[in-house]
Amino acid sequence: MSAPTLERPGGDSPVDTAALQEHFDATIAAEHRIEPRDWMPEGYRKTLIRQIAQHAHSEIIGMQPEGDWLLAAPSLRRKAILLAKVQDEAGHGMYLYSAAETLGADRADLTDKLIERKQKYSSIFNYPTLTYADVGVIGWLVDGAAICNQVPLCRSSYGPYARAMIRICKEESFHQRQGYELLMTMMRGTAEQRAMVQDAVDRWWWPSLMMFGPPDDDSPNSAQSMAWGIKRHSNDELRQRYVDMSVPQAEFLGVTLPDPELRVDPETGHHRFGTIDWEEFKRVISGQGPANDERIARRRAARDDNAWVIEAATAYARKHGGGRATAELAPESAA
Ligand SMILES: CC(C)(COP(=O)(O)OP(=O)(O)OC[C@H]1O[C@@H](n2cnc3c(N)ncnc32)[C@H](O)[C@@H]1OP(=O)(O)O)[C@@H](O)C(=O)NCCC(=O)NCCSC(=O)Cc1ccccc1
Repeated sequence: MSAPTLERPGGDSPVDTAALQEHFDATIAAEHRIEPRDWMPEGYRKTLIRQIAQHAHSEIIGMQPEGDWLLAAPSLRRKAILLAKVQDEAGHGMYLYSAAETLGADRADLTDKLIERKQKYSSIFNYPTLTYADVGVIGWLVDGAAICNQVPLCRSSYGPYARAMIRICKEESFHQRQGYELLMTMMRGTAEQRAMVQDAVDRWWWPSLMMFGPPDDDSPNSAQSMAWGIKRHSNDELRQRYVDMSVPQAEFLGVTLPDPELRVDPETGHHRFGTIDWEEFKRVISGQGPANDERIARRRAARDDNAWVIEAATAYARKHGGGRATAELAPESAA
């Protein structure tokens, strides 16, 4: 629900920043939404642009690991499913860039910052996809983690971001199910197929836990983002929820999660798990993961190779009465 708008002071009237801040604080406290027209503190705007841009970049870069398998899908059915999923990811990226634009960000500028490595994207997409089982495990574990992280963001305090999340989560749910269904099929197959699934789980489990971000005592942005209602839960809370959710799914599937310390804590009922390799996480987010260079190089090539489409569309729009030509007219090709 949106709060009643406090008119921005117009003309020469002095800006009463204290009153604007008070109204903003009251809106957040009442769990109402902040909308693009509303006054907001500069830190709130910057934090949102940072998080939404990283999220958008993750969706766009996230097309690559699975996109690699589009031409090698084992059947027409699998290919159609994968194609739909990768296209959804492009759509999520576009949707999120639009949300960032409502805060005054420029889409082309955000893309440039990604390519110049001035903005991050999720660590998870810097790992290679070695077999088709990886497609299933990305759906199950990576989309599963994305859902766990993003469902609470449907209640984020910034209206356009929260609304984008509702649609995105519905599609992520399909992504997760198609992955789990693919893995169930493989687990009913040959011993070699089962071994492929287990190998993929072994490689993706720990990186998927890293998707939730650093531990709470080493998460510089969490406290302020939670106070502003941008984030609704801490990184560790969501990671715990994810582990608790995934363990029974792994058992049903018949795979072993690669953590000898994983066990239920009888007092809390939650699963305790082993120590995450935070050094690996830091290496990956600083650009030294297994596939960082490849991911950025492909994104750079897609931007440069498609520049003519944007130029042509902009020229056409100008000629035909000022319609707006934007980057979504150019395919954000993963290839
Ligand atoms: C939880 C967190 C990711 C991080 O919390 P914050 O409060 O923002 O930060 P915090 O202080 O805890 O961290 C300190 C620094 O570390 C950075 N960092 C942390 N974690 C990571 C990481 N894992 N990877 C890289 N960097 C990370 C963080 O940005 C910050 O850096 P900065 O200060 O900017 O230099 C939050 O931004 C969020 O919920 N985002 C929205 C969800 C979202 O973006 N989802 C993306 C996946 S979408 C998907 O998977 C769909 C899909 C599926 C399959 C195929 C294709 C697509």
